[in-house]
Amino acid sequence: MDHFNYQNGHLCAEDVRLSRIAAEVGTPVYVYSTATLTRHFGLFQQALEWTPHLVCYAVKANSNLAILKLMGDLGAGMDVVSGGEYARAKAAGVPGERIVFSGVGKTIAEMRMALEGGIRQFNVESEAELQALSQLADSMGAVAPIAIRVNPDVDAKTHEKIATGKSENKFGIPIAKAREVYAEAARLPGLQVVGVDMHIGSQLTDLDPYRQAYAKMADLVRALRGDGHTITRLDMGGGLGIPYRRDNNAPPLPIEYGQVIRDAVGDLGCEIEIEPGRNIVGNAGILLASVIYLKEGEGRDFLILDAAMNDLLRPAMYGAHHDIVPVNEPTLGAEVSAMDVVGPVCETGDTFQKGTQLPAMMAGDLVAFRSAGAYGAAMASEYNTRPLVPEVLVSGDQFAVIRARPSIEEILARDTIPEWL
Ligand SMILES: Cc1ncc(COP(=O)(O)O)c(C=O)c1O
Ligand SMILES: N[C@@H](CCCC[NH3+])C(=O)O
Repeated sequence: MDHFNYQNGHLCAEDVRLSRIAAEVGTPVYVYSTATLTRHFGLFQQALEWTPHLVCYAVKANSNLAILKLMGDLGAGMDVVSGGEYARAKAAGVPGERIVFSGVGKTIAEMRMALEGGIRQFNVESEAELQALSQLADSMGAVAPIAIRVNPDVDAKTHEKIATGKSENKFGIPIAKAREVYAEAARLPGLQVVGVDMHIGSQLTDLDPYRQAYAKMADLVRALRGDGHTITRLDMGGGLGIPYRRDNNAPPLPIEYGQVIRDAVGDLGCEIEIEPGRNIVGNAGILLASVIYLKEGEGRDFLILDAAMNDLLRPAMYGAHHDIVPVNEPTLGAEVSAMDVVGPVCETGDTFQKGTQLPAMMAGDLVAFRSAGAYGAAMASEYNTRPLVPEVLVSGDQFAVIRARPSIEEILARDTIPEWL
């Protein structure tokens, strides 16, 4: 359930008409619902009610400071993967003790930043990183709390570009090597082993891969304890999928996912961390766009929008589907026709959908891309020197611009022409 519904023929975000936001902020623009974000975070809290836990929102899914502040105020921790994301989490008021640092390529500067600013744990992904972190922490007279990300070699049954838990993926250390690497970690100065971490992929629509991975994790925890390690925390990763099509079978719910965790590791007495991103913010956001032109092609019609692949990359990058709906509610029985929905960018890949059934549209009409809150604005760029798409947060009948659209002058001012040119 989300909070983007038609009211009296107008598509609204909570109680704000999207047409009002378009008129005041312009399009394209991302619009998020506070109520949906709050509700989704609550579902994960509820799913882990049975255990001490921390829901660490995956900042990469949507890293706007206002969203992070909202999450942090609700009690969320944060999963960050760069110094930039770490700085965002801190700027949003989230204390270091609630921030976990993931990622295969943390630099010394990034690790230093986290050690200085406070960190709950580093999820270490290689032996080389283990050595580097140990050396750094030791030289700072600090102790870095760590979990090691273990790659369980499980097929997450998702898009190949976002599956992370197979042995051929770059993530984590092979589970067969885990005991050896934990032994090494225990010998190194500057580190304190606190837990085990896994993340097997994104947009998982089946709980079985989780079951398989977490069963391996439980066995590993028992073996590590047998080896003398103190394991008090388990980071189960993120990845629970969302429905991208309204007519589709919905993926499992957070509560069912929580039960899978409980069944697998509930008896180990560990504090549980999870890192959901998409499931919290995906269906809490839409991308609002305007029709620029209608164009008759050979055997097909094109609906040309002012949103493009640089604003919402997922269709071009993963062949992903986002429902596209008119902001003016079509009248019952209105005639529809097939259109290819495209953006203005100079690439054929700048196609959002082919043969979409839409009612008659005119230049200036508004459409909304549903389920666009996650990996939408976060992956946007200024390709074709199109200003970075702005973001708006709605709460009840009020809304605020949480990232303004840069002016062309601001964009140009970021470049410098060397004096010798
Ligand atoms: C380490 C880590 N944690 C959490 C996430 C969040 O994933 P999702 O947005 O699918 O929940 C990701 C991205 O897949 C990730 O790489
Ligand atoms: N960017 C991807 C998800 C990547 C998850 C990264 N951990 C998507 O839009 O589906």
